Amino acid sequence: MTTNDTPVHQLYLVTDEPACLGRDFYWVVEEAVQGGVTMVQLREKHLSTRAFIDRAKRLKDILLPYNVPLIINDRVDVALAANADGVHVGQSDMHFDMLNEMLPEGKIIGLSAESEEDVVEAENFDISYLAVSPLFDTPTKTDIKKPWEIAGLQWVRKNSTHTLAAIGGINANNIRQAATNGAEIIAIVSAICSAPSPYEAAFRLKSAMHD
Ligand SMILES: Cc1ncc(COP(=O)(O)OP(=O)(O)O)c(N)n1
Ligand SMILES: Cc1ncsc1CCOP(=O)(O)O
Ligand SMILES: [Mg+2]
Repeated sequence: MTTNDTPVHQLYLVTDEPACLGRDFYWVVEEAVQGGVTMVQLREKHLSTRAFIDRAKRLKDILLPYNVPLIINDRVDVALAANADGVHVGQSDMHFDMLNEMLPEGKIIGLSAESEEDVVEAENFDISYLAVSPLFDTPTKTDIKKPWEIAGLQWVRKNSTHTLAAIGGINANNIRQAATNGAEIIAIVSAICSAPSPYEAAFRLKSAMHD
């Protein structure tokens, strides 16, 4: 909280190499961090395990001087091997209880909620954040249930005690709406990775989020 009790929102970059449009992956992430990204998730669906670990370690080295945590999507083994700061899991990934047993104390655990039942169940889990997923329809991820939309985010805010992240279809035009309706963390892929300048995009998104 700031001194006037305005919540400080986190800008969370979720990576997607194809969305970087052929530009150097590490350059895109570092530009975004310099522009204002405060958390990074490495989301790799097609890399071999070894390449995933190598990428996680290199990213961890880049993020360390900025004090920006690295979260690994789906894979606790990769997170442990790279000494990442946490893991994000969805409803078809490793169950929270097992993940919690495998991760050392103090690591970040993020969980996606795709339905009201997921939100209610997540009250039993000591997670770092609950992701309202997806907030809006998005071409970046198509294996989804129904988007929550703003009314759904408001419902989750009323029914969850967790810190909330919102992800899916968020850009500079709607980020403020997500931030003022209950999401403390705003997670973004394409509006940063595919922007002509990831630095400018992150900077504008951060400003728009706090306006
Ligand atoms: C911050 C954040 N929220 C939601 C997701 C989606 O996770 P999941 O449902 O497991 O889908 P995949 O990302 O694994 O395709 C996320 N990755 N990050
Ligand atoms: C990984 C993920 N999980 C839910 S929606 C999504 C993709 C979000 O991508 P974008 O920010 O480009 O809409
Ligand atoms: Mg997953």
